Amino acid sequence: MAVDKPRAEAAIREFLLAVGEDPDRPGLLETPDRVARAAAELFGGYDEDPAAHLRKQFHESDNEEMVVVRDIPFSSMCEHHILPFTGRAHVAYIPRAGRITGLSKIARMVNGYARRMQLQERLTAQIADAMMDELEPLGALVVLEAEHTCMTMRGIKSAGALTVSSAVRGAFRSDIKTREEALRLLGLKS
Ligand SMILES: Nc1nc2c(ncn2[C@@H]2O[C@H](COP(=O)(O)OP(=O)(O)OP(=O)(O)O)[C@@H](O)[C@H]2O)c(=O)[nH]1
Ligand SMILES: [Zn+2]
Repeated sequence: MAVDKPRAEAAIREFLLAVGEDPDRPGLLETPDRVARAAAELFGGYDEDPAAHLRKQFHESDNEEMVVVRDIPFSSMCEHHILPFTGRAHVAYIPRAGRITGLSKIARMVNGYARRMQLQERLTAQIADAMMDELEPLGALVVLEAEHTCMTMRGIKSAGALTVSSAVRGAFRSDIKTREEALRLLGLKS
């Protein structure tokens, strides 16, 4: 569902009043409109099926060697505080019979799921599940490293704390050596 812009604008105006601001002062007059437009961008992931990006596939060879895309930048919004968390996603998979997708499609899929109200763990699992469902690979392994502003700017104020989450599917789960190879290629220790 697309963001209801008039409703978002009214809510932001109300929010400005709630925090003791004057929404009619010149500097804030256009803020509800700006925030509503920003929300349409930040929560644009509801308007798409991110997994669909992976449906553009190639069958170039019968290669069943591991593919690793690391350091995909993402920004998402924590559903507990509606504050950003940002970081990098690393995605590894072992294609079945050379069934591969474009590398940019993996990054597009990651960003589609990120542009929603999220939990880091859910985002991690959704990425892994999309890889498994759409490409039917021998395995998929996803690692997300992110800094949550709800933890750094407020509350506990743990500046620099990094949350690392993983989702492990198929051969990466059953075969320790395969998992270790992936973590080595991702530059992460096993
Ligand atoms: N597991 C998980 N927790 C998250 C994520 N984003 C934020 N949180 C946590 O969600 C929790 C919400 O805790 P609550 O006690 O309900 O809320 P709070 O009083 O604002 O908590 P504090 O942050 O401890 O001040 C906090 O511990 C956050 O650090 C996430 O992606 N995954
Ligand atoms: Zn939060």
